[in-house]
Amino acid sequence: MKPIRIALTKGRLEKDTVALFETMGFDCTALHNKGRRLILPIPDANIEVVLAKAADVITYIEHGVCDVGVVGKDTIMEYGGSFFEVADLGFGACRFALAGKKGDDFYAGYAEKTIATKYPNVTRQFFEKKNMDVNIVKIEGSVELAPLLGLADAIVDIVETGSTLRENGLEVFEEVAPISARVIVNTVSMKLDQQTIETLIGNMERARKGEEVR
Ligand SMILES: Nc1ncnc2c1ncn2[C@@H]1O[C@H](COP(=O)(O)OP(=O)(O)OP(=O)(O)O)[C@@H](O)[C@H]1O
Ligand SMILES: O=P(O)(O)OC[C@H]1O[C@H](OP(=O)(O)OP(=O)(O)O)[C@H](O)[C@@H]1O
Repeated sequence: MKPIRIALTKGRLEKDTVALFETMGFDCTALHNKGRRLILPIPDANIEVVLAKAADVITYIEHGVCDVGVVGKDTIMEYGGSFFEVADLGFGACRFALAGKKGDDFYAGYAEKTIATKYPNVTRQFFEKKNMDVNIVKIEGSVELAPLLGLADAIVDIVETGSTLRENGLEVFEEVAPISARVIVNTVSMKLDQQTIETLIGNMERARKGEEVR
């Protein structure tokens, strides 16, 4: 039987996902000793784990070259796509927030505001719901710099502990959306390998809750 391919977001979500697999009794030796290898087997479970950047996880699932993906809700909200979102794993918890310089009244005045973000689609949708026209500037990292340098009135970014905002004299103006790691599944794989995939996801959810896996 061909292995089930799981695309796993490398970086922050990787450790928690591997820990979850170990709770499920999977042998994650290859994932611990990966070196520069990008496709790693979990032999006893007939699974291959593909390590990829967050947005690429969605691309691989949409194109059907991977069956199951673990990706943040932030990436799903920004890139969208055609796949099933089947489970919330709870870890990788953080949130999208609108933030800016401490004490600023963001909604004061009528001038169009400039918002810096790594997530232009999330930002556009957030302000569209408010019927507010904003100028969005795409930034690739350390988005918090933009209001400090005078490039933007505010940012839409991920806030986890709040330290980055606090240590740079910024504060949350408004919550945008909660974020956590989600399991996504290719629509064709879900039909062809329904039983295997449903068992796998059921076991991931049970392991997450500390229940016995089947
Ligand atoms: N403090 C945080 N900052 C960013 N992402 C976080 C944070 N806490 C949890 N996450 C979750 O972890 C996922 C992966 O984050 P990671 O930092 O590994 O990648 P990234 O910052 O999106 O990409 P890269 O650093 O490769 O450009 C995010 O998509 C999000 O769902
Ligand atoms: O609330 P905190 O716990 O401080 O976490 C939030 C910070 O973490 C993320 O940045 P990351 O470390 O991914 O770096 P980047 O800005 O270069 O993407 C995010 O973009 C914030 O800057």
